Amino acid sequence: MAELIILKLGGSVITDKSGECRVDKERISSLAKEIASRKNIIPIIIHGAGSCGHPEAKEHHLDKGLDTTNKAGIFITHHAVRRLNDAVVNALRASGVESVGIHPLDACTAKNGRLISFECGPIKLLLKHGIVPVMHGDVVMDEEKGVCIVSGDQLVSYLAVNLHAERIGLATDVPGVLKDGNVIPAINKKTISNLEINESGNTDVTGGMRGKINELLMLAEMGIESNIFHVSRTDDFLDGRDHGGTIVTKKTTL
Ligand SMILES: Nc1ncnc2c1ncn2[C@@H]1O[C@H](COP(=O)(O)OP(=O)(O)OP(=O)(O)O)[C@@H](O)[C@H]1O
Ligand SMILES: C=C(C)CCOP(=O)(O)O
Repeated sequence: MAELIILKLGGSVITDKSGECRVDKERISSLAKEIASRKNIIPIIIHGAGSCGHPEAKEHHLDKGLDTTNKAGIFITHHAVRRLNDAVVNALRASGVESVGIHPLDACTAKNGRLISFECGPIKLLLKHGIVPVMHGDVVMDEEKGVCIVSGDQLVSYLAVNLHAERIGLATDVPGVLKDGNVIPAINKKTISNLEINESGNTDVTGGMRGKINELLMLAEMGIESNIFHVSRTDDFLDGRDHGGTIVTKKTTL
């Protein structure tokens, strides 16, 4: 039986996150080929924004909510990440994976930065027909703040619960969660409190590695484990092998 897998492609791996929006087409194409070559998985792809969304969201302070000065930021930020989404969908389709972009701005509502609804009906039907949905961190309308930024990481946890994903993996530009330069093989709510997690070195309005871990720990508390690994180990994750990264878990004996 094919496994339902959520794979998040970090913005740090599909764009050059150090400057203005630059899509890494070569990386995206090679990831698309890896996904295409696996016949035993049903992938749900989520990607981050990297340099195609974070700088725009920061410039228009969308993470702080909507005011009279930043309405244009909604279009500008959404447009940037939507173009990145097109690049991911195009690469998957060029590799033979029929896929389609789903945009949270159109499908979601948030309250105080947290998703309160996501219309999953179309995603379930796409999956049923063997078409891969490709979602992304996005600007989302918010009942309290007017607008907020929902990270791809928040989408990972929301969809993992609502679509009952069997395995969850997040490919990043680091080999896992690091302590003194070494990968920590597993983390839970307790062990993370002793760890120094810094924000991303690049522009990031969703909390970088700290935001990612917080999101995945909430998921772990619901009994759903997830995996953070270097993008070069994506094939290992897809095949269910050791990926050399970090497992985020509820287990207390690590
Ligand atoms: N203890 C830590 N272990 C690993 N990475 C860390 C740690 N502290 C900070 N980081 C930073 O977190 C970054 C990865 O988080 P980031 O949010 O940039 O990844 P991403 O998910 O690929 O990006 P995006 O949010 O754009 O999708 C690394 O590049 C690293 O600089
Ligand atoms: C900045 C935007 C538009 C989305 C952020 O998503 P992330 O890169 O997964 O944190």
